[in-house]
Amino acid sequence: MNTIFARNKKEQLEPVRASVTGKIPAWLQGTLLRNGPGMHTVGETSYNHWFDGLALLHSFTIRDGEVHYRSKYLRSDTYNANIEANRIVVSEFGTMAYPDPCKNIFSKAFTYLSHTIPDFTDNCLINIMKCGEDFYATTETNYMRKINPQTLETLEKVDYRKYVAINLATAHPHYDAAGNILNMGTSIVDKGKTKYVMFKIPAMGPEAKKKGKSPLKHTEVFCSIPAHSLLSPSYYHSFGITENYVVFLEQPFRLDILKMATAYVRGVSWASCLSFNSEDKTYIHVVDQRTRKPVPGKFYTDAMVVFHHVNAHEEDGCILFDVVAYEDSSLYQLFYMASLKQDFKESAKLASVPALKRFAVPLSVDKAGGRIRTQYSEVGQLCVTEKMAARPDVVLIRVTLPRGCRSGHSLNADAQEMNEGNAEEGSNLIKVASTTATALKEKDGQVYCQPELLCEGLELPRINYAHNGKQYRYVFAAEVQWSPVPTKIIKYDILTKSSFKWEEEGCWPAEPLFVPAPDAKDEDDGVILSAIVSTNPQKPPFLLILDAKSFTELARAYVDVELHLDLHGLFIPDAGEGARKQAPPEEQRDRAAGSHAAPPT
Ligand SMILES: CC1=C(/C=C/C(C)=C/C=C/C(C)=C/C=O)C(C)(C)CCC1
Ligand SMILES: [Fe+2]
Repeated sequence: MNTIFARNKKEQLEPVRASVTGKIPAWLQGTLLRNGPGMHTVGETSYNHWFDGLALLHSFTIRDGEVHYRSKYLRSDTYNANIEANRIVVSEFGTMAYPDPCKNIFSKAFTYLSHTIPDFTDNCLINIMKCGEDFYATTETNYMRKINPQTLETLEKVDYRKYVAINLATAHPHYDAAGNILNMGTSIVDKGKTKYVMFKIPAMGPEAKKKGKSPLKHTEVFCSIPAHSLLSPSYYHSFGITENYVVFLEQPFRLDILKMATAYVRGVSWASCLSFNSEDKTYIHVVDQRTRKPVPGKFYTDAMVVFHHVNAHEEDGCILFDVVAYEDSSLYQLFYMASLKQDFKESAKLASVPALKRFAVPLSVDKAGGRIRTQYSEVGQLCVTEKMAARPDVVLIRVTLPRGCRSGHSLNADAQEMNEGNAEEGSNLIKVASTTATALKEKDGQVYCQPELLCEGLELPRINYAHNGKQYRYVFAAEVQWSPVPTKIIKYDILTKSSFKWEEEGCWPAEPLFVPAPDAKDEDDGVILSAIVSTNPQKPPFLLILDAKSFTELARAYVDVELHLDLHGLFIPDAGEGARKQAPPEEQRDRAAGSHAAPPT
């Protein structure tokens, strides 16, 4: 494992041509662009956690059956400061860095203070985000780095805080069909409040880009959810969306803000300020994208830790959402470099195996399938705002106030009672044939959701993104068993509960990314791309290309370089076939960089 996780990877600055075996589909034209930690030691200093490593961008450009590989470290401010000092001088998730020991007491005191509200790192190592014509390397702090997807050069440093009041943001944004971004982040103790902020960044076409406008300037908050706790907001890595809703899990894996503010002087890392409480609940928040308001109702499930949402969709008046869930936060523990260096088979057994679970949340708590809303005035007349009257899901009813009944709350309570009257305590509110997930109504009106277990041992899930937010059938993922290192690629069929697998001795696959075929009819018409790290010195690493339907190997492109196990990325399809052929080479290159195709897969 040492070779996979611990050794610094060399950059491959010039594109190197891969040796291809098999046949790459003629329609597959574009660049697989991925991100992940590539440097784990600087000089004599080492990072403690795999998620601290310096971001190494790499790409496989597939063109007319040929594959070229290149990689380049993100030249973040963090990277530059570390290299210049020849040691780790900027703190990361699991590693707190200290200034030059010989600095005088004043600069030390100042540094201590500046760490109270830390200026987080811009070591953007987790994912790549497509924003209109632009591409960004992302992590979970407030910083992103714009990059050139073709040359992998690092461009501007972008601070989310200039556009939206957040201190943290996920590296897993969603995209709508037009490529507009929907992401969320956490605003920590801002004006006395800590909240989860959902926001949209419009994808700008080439014309806006020509005027030098940045899509980020048009970032728009569309919903904020107050955190249950001011000083220990949930840590979350991703969230789900359906066509009309957003699903956010406020899980009991919390960042202790006071601990974070004193971590520096206490000589501990920010990771040590994260804690999981198995006695707590996981609150399920559902936000209606049309009203921009949380759906009323208190939905919760048992304590769990989710990093990756897989997909979510609306069915029969419910929201079904699929996540890879752990019983505890052991995944984070396992990725400490110390754990990764041990021999997996014995010590580092995954305390809790990741499991694909399906939850169901009822959008209405009555049988009518639509939520009956009541608005009333003193005399009990139904006063309906025109906006409500115009809504298809508003059922107009005339309520006569019972004798002596005060208007106002009591009627509302009665109406509420009527709404939920149909659902007696302890009844299961989920009437969806396709799942055994339940949502039990409790006496205080809370709804306790329990999942259907679909499949164990998978992580780094991807889908055919054209089905994001809709009914879907296939999950492509890396299979992990006794270690967090993926050993296989799996295609799980939710409908038949069966799966296909790809594996090979000494091969460690990265997240499998689905690319749809141009004339796709079925959800799985396309290919799977996965960068395969090899620990067999006789076998160089390679890009694996599988047919997504049969899960058989179409081709592989060997590259004799040091390939790092990466985290996430996206595929940038070349601009349209015809356009590509006519455009002159340099424009082809530029256009390929900012191809206007649908949102990233
Ligand atoms: C630096 C830093 C952070 C970085 C977190 C990272 C880098 C998380 C990576 C998670 C991954 C890769 C999960 C994979 O499933 C926090 C905790 C947001 C806040 C404190 C400062
Ligand atoms: Fe992730």
